[in-house]
Parts: sequence; structure tokens; C-alpha cells
Amino acid sequence: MRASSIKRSLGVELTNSIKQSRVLLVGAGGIGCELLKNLVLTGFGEIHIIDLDTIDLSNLNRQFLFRHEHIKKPKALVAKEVAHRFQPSAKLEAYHANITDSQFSVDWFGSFNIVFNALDNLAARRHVNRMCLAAGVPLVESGTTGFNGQVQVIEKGKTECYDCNEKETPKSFPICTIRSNPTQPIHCIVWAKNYLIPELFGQSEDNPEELDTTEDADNAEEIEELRREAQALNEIRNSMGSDDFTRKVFEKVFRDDIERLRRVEDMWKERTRPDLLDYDKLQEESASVEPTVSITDQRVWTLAEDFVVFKDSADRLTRRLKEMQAKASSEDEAPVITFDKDDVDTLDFVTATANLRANIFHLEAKSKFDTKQMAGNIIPAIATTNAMTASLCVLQAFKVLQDNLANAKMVFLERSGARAINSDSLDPPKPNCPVCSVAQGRVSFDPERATLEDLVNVLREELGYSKEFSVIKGGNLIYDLDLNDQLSSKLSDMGITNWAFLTVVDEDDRDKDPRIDLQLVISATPELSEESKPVVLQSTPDIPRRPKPALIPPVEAAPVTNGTSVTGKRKREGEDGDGDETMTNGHIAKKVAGESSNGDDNDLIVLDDDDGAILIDD
Ligand SMILES: Nc1ncnc2c1ncn2[C@@H]1O[C@H](COP(=O)(O)OP(=O)(O)OP(=O)(O)O)[C@@H](O)[C@H]1O
Ligand SMILES: [Zn+2]
Repeated sequence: MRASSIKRSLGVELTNSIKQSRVLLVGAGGIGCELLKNLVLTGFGEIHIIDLDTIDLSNLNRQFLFRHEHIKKPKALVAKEVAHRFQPSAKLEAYHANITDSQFSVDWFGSFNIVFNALDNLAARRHVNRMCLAAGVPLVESGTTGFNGQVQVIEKGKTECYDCNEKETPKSFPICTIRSNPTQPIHCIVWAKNYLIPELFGQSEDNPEELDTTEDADNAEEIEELRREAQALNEIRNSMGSDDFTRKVFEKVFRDDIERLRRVEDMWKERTRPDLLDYDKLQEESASVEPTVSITDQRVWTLAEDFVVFKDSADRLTRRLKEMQAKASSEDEAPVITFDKDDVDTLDFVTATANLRANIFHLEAKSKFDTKQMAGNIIPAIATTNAMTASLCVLQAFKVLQDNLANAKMVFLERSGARAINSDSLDPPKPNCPVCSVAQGRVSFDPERATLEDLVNVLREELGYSKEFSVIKGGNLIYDLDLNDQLSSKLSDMGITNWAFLTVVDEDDRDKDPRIDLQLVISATPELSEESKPVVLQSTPDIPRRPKPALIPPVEAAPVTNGTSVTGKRKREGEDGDGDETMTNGHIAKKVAGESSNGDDNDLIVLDDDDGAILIDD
């Protein structure tokens, strides 16, 4: 877009602050590529891009800055190079690195006006959230899954942070469902991927994360039986490479184990008993099937085809493992093969064995393509969702730059509702959030000299903590009144390195009005002179008293900038009477009929953003 059009659309003041701002973009994947293009074309003066990954073939369908010749090159560097051509005057800086590295300190984060998260995992998002809170830098957090997208503006002390609300943890399945009583195709896929492959070709895992092994009285006996089954399979593993290896595996898992299950009367009162599979019969039925059928990935294979792919992929994996074992020296750890959705041998094996098992339990078989999605927990990434989400990030960033947080929103993209774009007012920080509703302090320490005792003394003498307090590092208690045996240890020997975060919890009784938790950012300053103390308080933080339960202010009432409170409920389909206007306060989203008058797929969204209208094709 020409600079003059931007100025006309956004106004002189905002255009200037955009030009003068220095922003950080974390992640140059699906959202990141779109966002970088938007930032460059909107005229952001200085953009730093960080991504730890290299470009993969599977990124090219949506990460449009990347081409075939870029495969294996660092995403951040290529993104910088390509985006630079859109706007040669833009100042771009790229880092092929992990954002959690200690070189990216609180001070470094603090050097940006806005940070944009375009990440794909919880750990990195949490880290950036914490760093931005510590540095006092606004964060525009975003994410997409399939057709859904979300953008959230986070500002310390003014809005909820990323951790104010609990996040869903990945789904796990009870072990008995996976091993004894599958009721959905996914249960068979998880069985093949997390039980059969590790038992045969990998390190047998007693408790892989997708299996919930919580034992209760009801299933303890069954779990014991399953352990015996796994042991027997492990013995079969020793015959790997012999002619009858695949037959032994087959007859164990698709006949003998099922035979045992069929005898557990209670299990089959409400559902059809599982069937047994016969190796010789399938051998006969599949005489004309070629192993190359495994290339067919969109169609569900027949049982005979599953059988052939099972044998063929088991042979391929056996050969591979034998080769790996032959190459490994005796000191190396025993080589293993683990499931990887992009490793065709393991994917073929999982598809075929999951389908054989699905047939036994009268469940639907899945194509190789579907199995890949399900086994790899893949939710298809949709370029349009990423593009729309990235554009919403920029619109929210405008509010941040204008210091107009009252009008910033949590924005949602949805396919199912009447509107593609919905928004919600930003809530104030949750008073009990362990990440943002804490006081913040900074100390520097001399890594050569500083001990835990030096730190404890600073907390007592300079911050006035009584005896009853504890110090926590990454969820581990490192000090309290009863755990004081490490007082003489050097902080650096305790894993407290530059830019570590510690939490100090006031353990005084409730009636003594304990303080809220204190988050201490520790920076190493080796140049601290011998005369100065080994631990130095950088600033004296204000550490308020913990609100009494009844006194915790209602969430709605917390204030934000310019005296306006950020309140209100999320408006959704059917919740407001007038239907057509969803985003309040200067952001008016109107639905206007497109080609189809029934408000379906061809509708346009008009985002009216104070200084100009933007059309978004739904
Ligand atoms: N700790 C981190 N530091 C830097 N970059 C990160 C970190 N964690 C994730 N990323 C990057 O964030 C980006 C997220 O993009 P996206 O969700 O499109 O994922 P992807 O890996 O490119 O694609 P997919 O997972 O769908 O194959 C990735 O490029 C990834 O490398
Ligand atoms: Zn929070």
C-alpha cells in the first residue's frame, strides 16, 4: 500500500507512531508470515523476527513467504529477506533462535513497543507472556485452529494475561479404553502408535502421555493383565528378523489377546464381542494384493489390503531397526523407531494395524490420510484463517499504539456462528493469577559470589519479609524456614542463571495480612565490584497485601487507561437484539448482504475502524 493511502486511512498521528515503533514478531509460521507482510506494508519502522525452525515442504501451502528453494533454510532469515523486498526502507532484524533462550532478556523485550506472538505451543506463549509482563511491554497474542482464530491484547495490570485462564491440556485416554475396550477409531490409532510401535520397535513406555494409567480398584486387575500381555509381546520382539516374526505379532495381538478379552463376560453385555482375525485366511484372501497399495492414501483400504500393508511395513521397520542396531556401537543407547506422522513406514504400520483392530471391534476403518491427521494431532491449518487473524492483530496493535486500550478487544474468528468475526471486551487481570497478579521486583547478583543466603538477607532486610516466606524456582521450592540447608550454596550452582524468575511467597498467617506473591527477575552482573553486596536490589517494589477473600474486587470493576473501564460481556450470535453491529466503541462490524441474501457464505464483513473501512471477504 502506498504511504499516502495509509496516512489517509489511519491518520497522521497513528501513521507516525507506526513508523516510529519497534516491534517483535515471535514465530514466522502460518500467522507469522502473514503478520510480517502486514507489518511491513503498514509501515512499522523496525521489526525483529524470531523463529527457531527451518522451512519444511509442508509449510509452503500457507507460509507464503517461503518457496521450494528455501526448504531447510531458517524461517526467520528467509522471512526477513523476502518481506524486505516489499518495503526496502523497513528495518528488519532476524534471529534463528529459540525465544526462551536467556540471551532474550527482560531488558531486550523491554526495548520493543509491542510484541506479537505467532506461536504454536503453550510453553513458548507462556514464556513470552511472562517476559512481556516483566518488561511492561504490550503483547498481541494470537492463534488459530482450523477455521477458528483468536487475538488477545495483553497489558500488565490492565488486562488479563495469557495465564489468567487455564488452558486445555492435550487429551489423554484411559489405558483400558485403548488396550481393552476401544469404542472409536482414534482409540485404535492411539493403540497402534503409543503401544504397538513402542513395544515392537521402540522403548516400551509404561506411561506414555496419551495414556491415562490412573489405577482404581475396578481396573487394577485388568491393568495387571495388560502388563503381562505387553511382556509377552516383548518376548516376540526377540524373534524380530525371523521368517515368522510378523505372524507371531499378528497372532498375538489380533487373535490371542482378543481371545482373552472375549472371555471377560462383563465387557460384552452392552456391545458386540470382538472378532478374531485369522492369519492364514487373510494370507489367502490377500494373494493378489500388492504392497504398493500403501501409496493409496485417500481411500480406506480393505481388510486384505490392511493385512498386506501390515506385513510389508513391519518388514520395512524390522530392516531399518536391524540396520540401526548393526551401526550402533555398544556404548550407544539401543536404537529405537518412534512414530512420526511424516515417516511413511511408521504411518503405514499405524494405519494398517489400527484398521485391523478397528475391524475386530466393529469400528470404522480410516484412510491413511485421515490416520495421519488423527495420529499427528493435526488440525488442518487454513491460510485464510491465518491471514484474517494476522490482520486482526494489526488492528488491535493500532489501539495499543493509540493508547486506546479501552477499545482494544479479544477478537474471535468463528465459522459456525452467524458472524465470522466476534469480539469481547478485555477483562482486567484475574486477582488470583499466579503470573500477572504478583508484585514484580528486580535484583542483580554476582554469579561468582552470591549465595542463597545473600538473597534471603536482601528479602528480609531490604524488603521486610518476616521469617515465614518461601522462594520458588520453576515450580520447585528452593527455600523456606524448614528447607534452609542450601543457604550457603551459590545461586549459580542452584541453576539460577541470568534472567531467571523466582517467586517469593509470603507464608505469614492470614491474620498477619500476608503480602501478594513477589516475582523476582534475577540478572547476573559479574561486574558488581568486590565491595558491593553480591545480591543487589535494583528497585524497591511495592508489594501490596493479599486481598481478603471477601474483598477481592469483582472482576468487572477493574480500571484501565484513560479512566474507562474495560468491561462488558462477549457478544455472540443471538445475544444482542440488533444483529448487525457486534464490535462496540468505534469498531463496528456490520454484516452487509453479499451475493446471497440469506446471510450465508458470500457475506462481507465491513470493519469500520474510525479512520477508514476495511472489507473482509468472509
Ligand atoms: N520457542 C520458540 N521460539 C521461536 N520460534 C518458535 C518457538 N516455538 C515455536 N516457534 C515457531 O512458531 C511458528 C508457529 O507457526 P505454525 O503454527 O504455522 O507452525 P509450523 O510449525 O510452521 O506449522 P505446522 O506445525 O502446522 O506444521 C513455527 O514456525 C515455529 O517454529
Ligand atoms: Zn494473569
